[in-house]
Amino acid sequence: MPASTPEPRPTPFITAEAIAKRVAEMGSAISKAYPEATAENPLAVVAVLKGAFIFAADLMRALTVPCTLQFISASSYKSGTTSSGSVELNHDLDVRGKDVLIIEDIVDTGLTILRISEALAALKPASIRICTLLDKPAARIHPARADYIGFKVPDRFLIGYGIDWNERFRELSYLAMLEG
Ligand SMILES: O=P(O)(O)OC[C@H]1O[C@H](OP(=O)(O)OP(=O)(O)O)[C@H](O)[C@@H]1O
Ligand SMILES: Nc1nc2[nH]cnc2c(=O)[nH]1
Repeated sequence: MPASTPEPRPTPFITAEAIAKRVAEMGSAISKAYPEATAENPLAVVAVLKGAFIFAADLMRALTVPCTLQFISASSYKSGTTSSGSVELNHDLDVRGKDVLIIEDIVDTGLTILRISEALAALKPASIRICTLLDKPAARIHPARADYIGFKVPDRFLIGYGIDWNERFRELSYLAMLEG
């Protein structure tokens, strides 16, 4: 039987407590930015699957304005740690005329959020803002910038808190770097 690739070890990087504190700050800042959101005209949150599922769940509970939740699935990192260079999108969004907040886990090369922004813009929302937990500016290849950023991070492959390596490590409550 061929030897399987050894699983890399996670090295803790950002604690669960630091994430929770930052998410609370972001929820407060975002809520202040949408004073016009009402029960009749709620903020349309669009969370990016799969990586943002835990961040979106926590951030939504830190919002104090009326909001709805929809999902878009985006995949470009099939396996390993480099972008495939193309993004598969899957969604059935209802955002026409709505204020949209995209919740992403990480902006790395920028390709995923660029493609999502283009797809959403075509659906004619009233506005689009982007919120990302992690921003890796040193890795940027495509023109993409977020309106709300949790942490600026170095050009290292990060995992945990919803973010995977080969579908592993999403369950970690903290963020880690991959070692080995
Ligand atoms: O800025 P980029 O270089 O495009 O990378 C960012 C994207 O990569 C990851 O998604 P992935 O394709 O791994 O899918 P997943 O969220 O389902 O794991 C991550 O969740 C972001 O959506
Ligand atoms: N797990 C993981 N996925 C990514 N997709 C884009 N950048 C990253 C990263 O640093 N870690």
